[in-house]
Amino acid sequence: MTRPAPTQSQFLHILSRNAAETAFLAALHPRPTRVEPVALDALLGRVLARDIASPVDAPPFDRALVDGFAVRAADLAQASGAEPCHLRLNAEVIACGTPPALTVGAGTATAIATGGPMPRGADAVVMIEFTEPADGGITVNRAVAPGAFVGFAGSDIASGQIMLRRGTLIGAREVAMLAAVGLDHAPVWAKPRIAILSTGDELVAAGEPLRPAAVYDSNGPVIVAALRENGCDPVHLGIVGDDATALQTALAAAHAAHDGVILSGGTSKGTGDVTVQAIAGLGAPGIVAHGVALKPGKPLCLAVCDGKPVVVLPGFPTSAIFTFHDLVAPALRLLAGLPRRSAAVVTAHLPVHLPSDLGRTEFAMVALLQGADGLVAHAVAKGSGAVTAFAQADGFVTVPALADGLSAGTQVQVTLFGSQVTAPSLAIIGSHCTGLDAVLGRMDDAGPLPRVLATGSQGGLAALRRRDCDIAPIHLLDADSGTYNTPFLSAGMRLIPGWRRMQGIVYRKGDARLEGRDVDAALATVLGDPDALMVNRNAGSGTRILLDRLLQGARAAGYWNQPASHNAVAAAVAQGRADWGMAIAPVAAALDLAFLPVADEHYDFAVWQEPRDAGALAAFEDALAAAADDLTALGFVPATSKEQA
Ligand SMILES: Nc1nc2c(c(=O)[nH]1)N[C@H]1C(S)=C(S)[C@@H](COP(=O)(O)OP(=O)(O)OC[C@H]3O[C@@H](n4cnc5c(N)ncnc54)[C@H](O)[C@@H]3O)O[C@H]1N2
Ligand code: MOO
Repeated sequence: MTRPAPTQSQFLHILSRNAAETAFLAALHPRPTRVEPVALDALLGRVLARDIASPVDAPPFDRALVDGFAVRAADLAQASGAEPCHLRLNAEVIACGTPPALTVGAGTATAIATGGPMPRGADAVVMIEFTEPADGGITVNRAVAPGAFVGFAGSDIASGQIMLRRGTLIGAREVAMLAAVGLDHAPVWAKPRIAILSTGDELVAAGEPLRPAAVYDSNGPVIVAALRENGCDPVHLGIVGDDATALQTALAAAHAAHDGVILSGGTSKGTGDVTVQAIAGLGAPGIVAHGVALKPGKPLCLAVCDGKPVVVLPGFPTSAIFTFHDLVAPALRLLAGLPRRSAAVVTAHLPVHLPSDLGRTEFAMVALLQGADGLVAHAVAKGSGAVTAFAQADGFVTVPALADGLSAGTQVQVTLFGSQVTAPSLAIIGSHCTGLDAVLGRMDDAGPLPRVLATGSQGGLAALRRRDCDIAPIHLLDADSGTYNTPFLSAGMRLIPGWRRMQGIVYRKGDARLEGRDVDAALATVLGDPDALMVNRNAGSGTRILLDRLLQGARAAGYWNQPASHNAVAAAVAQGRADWGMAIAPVAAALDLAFLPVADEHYDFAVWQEPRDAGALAAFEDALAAAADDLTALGFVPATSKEQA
């Protein structure tokens, strides 16, 4: 495999977001070019490439708009309830689809159905309700105006009239209009065919087994879907390794056969970053921006080669999708002939300080919850490498390049990902546990809409105190009293008992240093062996408090490795990055680790005694009770109120 030497020559010129966009659009001149006829059934979401004139009148003939009688209005000028007029009936009944045969002469009427073609001579329709049968004819007890209840030919759309304009996005209503004038096809802009390539030796396609040190390719599928959302026809070409020759070949072929190419990964400064070099030689003007003062998204690379966009999105999933939506999708929409996407914006306030890097326009993803004084925007800060932040957020806050953060309480504008806010009716903020998923799984689909934000126990309690949430799941050990959770409640709060989770020392099965010993003996052994590496937990977590009590001040090897979840501890031990740590039993079991029980951790739910929505809270408590067996099956011990008391 050929790898170029590491280079420091990349993105020396970081452009501002706007300068990068301007340069890209100036080089690309994005506008749609190819027109294709598309059948009515497949037109939804397409964009008209030409004005559409109606080939016929709609309706095609003058027709009755009510059931009744076609008449000459002048005959009924004097008609009233006191002095009804008598009309003779012509010998035909005009149903829908029946061309009339007889003329309506003076003093006569013809029975007609709604939608029936108006007969010659008649200029109005009188509703059947205002008539009575009489002497082989009818009496009419009110006057009608000329033209009453007649839909004239072409009154909806006249033949030759432009009924849909070029650039119209076709929805169901436009389909109805085309069908009403008999058009079974319409000329629309051909969708730009955009090739997608994911680069990186570490990537594995979804559905395949994961190799050690590999990750699943999420950028490829998300860009495919996002392209489709933006009027393009994505062609997913899969994964290419970090091999310069292979990448060059794949990129050249993709560029030649499609209207544009989107790659992801390999645009930053690593030794494997060969993507950018591969763009050289694809055609002028080439790269117009590499390095944009955006967070996430700094390494974005925008190029135009031979009139086609070639974009390298950053490898980190959040960065990739954000830069796609911010700088790439708008250009592609112009290429597809689509209108600009108008984003809905709402005002919310920040519950806590929102940190930000000075010098880069920063997009902070937020989840919206209903707080005591309006919407609250909680940052969903997971870093650019996260895939889930996007799905958990409702929108984003833009922090200007010249701000180094926004303080708690600041009113911010949130640009929504969707068209409206769906603020949940049951907000749960705090520590996350798989048992909580089991409880929420038992909630009635027709009941309150729950939303969980995992901030840890302390963050949850703080949110509950601010009344930004309804429930705070917590597991906090009070080191002095040795009790869980209760000592941390504020006045006016109560605890809904949740469950207990056995915490213990986890290690790989068969590790002779720990196997067959009790907790004290196992600890003594690992503390005496500098090669026995531990994995610790983050400060402030209940598990860390427990570990520090056990270690009694000892600094075991590995002490400063401090991830923030049980899963990360178990993964470190299972993968051999550490030899022991502390986690809950279900997580240890999932990775087939040995487990030395240490203590029962209490996972409970802090709530206000006077909740803002008692019904929603009751629904949660019902679900909690209903989930008892599910919790037991997961390895938790559901608490009963009696045990807790
Ligand atoms: N010394 C520096 N290092 C980095 C810088 C920098 O300025 N100096 N920039 C950082 C920033 S910001 C970002 S964003 C990332 C982006 O790097 P690349 O675009 O070169 O991406 P890779 O190195 O190939 O991968 C980064 C990361 O993303 C994962 N990845 C890649 N492709 C996919 C995919 N299709 N699906 C899911 N995940 C993917 C990859 O495994 C890596 O974990 O660089 C920083 N570094
Ligand atoms: O700029 Mo990178 O895209 O923040 O992670």
